[in-house]
Amino acid sequence: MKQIKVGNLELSDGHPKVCVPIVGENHDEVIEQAKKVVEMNPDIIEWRCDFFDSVYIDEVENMLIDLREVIKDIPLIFTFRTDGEGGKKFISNNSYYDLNVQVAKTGLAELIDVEAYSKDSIALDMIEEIHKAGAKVIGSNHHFNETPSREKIVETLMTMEELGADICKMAVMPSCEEDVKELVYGSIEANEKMIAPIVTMSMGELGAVTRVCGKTTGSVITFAAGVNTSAPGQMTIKQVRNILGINCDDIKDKNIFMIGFMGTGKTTISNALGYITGMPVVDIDKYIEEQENMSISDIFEKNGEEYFRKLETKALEEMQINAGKIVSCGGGVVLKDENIEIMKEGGRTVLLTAEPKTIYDRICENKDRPLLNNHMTVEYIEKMIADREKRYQKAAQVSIATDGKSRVEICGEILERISF
Ligand SMILES: O=C1C[C@@](O)(C(=O)O)C[C@@H](O)[C@@H]1O
Ligand SMILES: [Mg+2]
Repeated sequence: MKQIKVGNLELSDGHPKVCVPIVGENHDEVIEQAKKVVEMNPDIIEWRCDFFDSVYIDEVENMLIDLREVIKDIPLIFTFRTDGEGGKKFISNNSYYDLNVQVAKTGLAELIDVEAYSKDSIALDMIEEIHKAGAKVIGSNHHFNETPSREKIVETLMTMEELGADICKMAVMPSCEEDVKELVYGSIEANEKMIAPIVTMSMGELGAVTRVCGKTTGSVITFAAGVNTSAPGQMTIKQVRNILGINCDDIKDKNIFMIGFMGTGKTTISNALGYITGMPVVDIDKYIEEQENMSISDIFEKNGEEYFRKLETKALEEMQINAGKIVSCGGGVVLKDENIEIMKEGGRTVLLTAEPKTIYDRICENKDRPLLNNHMTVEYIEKMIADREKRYQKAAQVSIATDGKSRVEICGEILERISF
């Protein structure tokens, strides 16, 4: 990855930088927000000019002069997000071009955000003019309604680089966990193929983990909320820095076994932890399904629970080869002492818990839960948890209640408590 310097800030040094947006609608609001944002001590500030009440270059320039006085030497991104990409205002192509080039010429913004991702656009010329004026370009592309395929993500980022963007950014909206994965793996692939640094994020609460996994994906900037958010899923600068500040290197020597009753979030949290730490993730149920070439439901039906439990123990043992994985376990893994021993000896065990009602809400839609299909009530879940409670406690080295917490919060708690 190419080293890029903006102002005094070295990007792409392995530590994602935190950028906070200013979204004031008039001069006073912009200044007021800028003062508060400076106190948050961000690495970079973005001024979202599409929120501002004027697009005339004189007024924009005057705003920039006053803004610069407040933010001093903190690097600034100038962004006019067009309505077609989730921004606040329509702007003609010509005005968009002029505005970005004129702002670059003022020398008041180190970085100009340019929606540049297709070769026949005016982008090529605009980027050249901005460079001539001495500013750097963030190529950017936003999908507020969908997540394009991994291939498309890689292709788009690479096109930006070809157009001459210094940093290539893409924000997408997930509708399921697979979408988040597409963004994460698309980013990793793009980062391997490109020289220009990338900035990527999957928006909304579902994608929030992608705002703190830059060490894995290579994303060099993460956007955190300022006085207001500028996109869904942004966390506070404190939340983002807390997670980014955790040194994950010390926990990569052993497996992390994620245990807990079904519906406590083992799969989701395991994936999220994998994105943050870069550790590979294995879902024991899926692993067994692949080995047996049969679904868990079918294994239960054809061979019974006892047979399945044996497969589970064997799978746990196999996890010890090349340890350093996050292993998401089936809900019943704690039923055998042998399993508990394998997990505790060879790794760290993390128990996720949730109130029966929370679990009910999370899994009531799901039909592939063999033990619950005919007993889908809160009371039944409560009883099952009570039956297994002692087993879980016996296996758990760390126990985390997940009710009412975001995925990122849960991951943060785990990472803080797991270094033992
Ligand atoms: O492009 C981006 C990223 C963003 O959309 C986000 O999701 O954090 C926020 C915008 O302000 C910024 O211009
Ligand atoms: Mg699961």
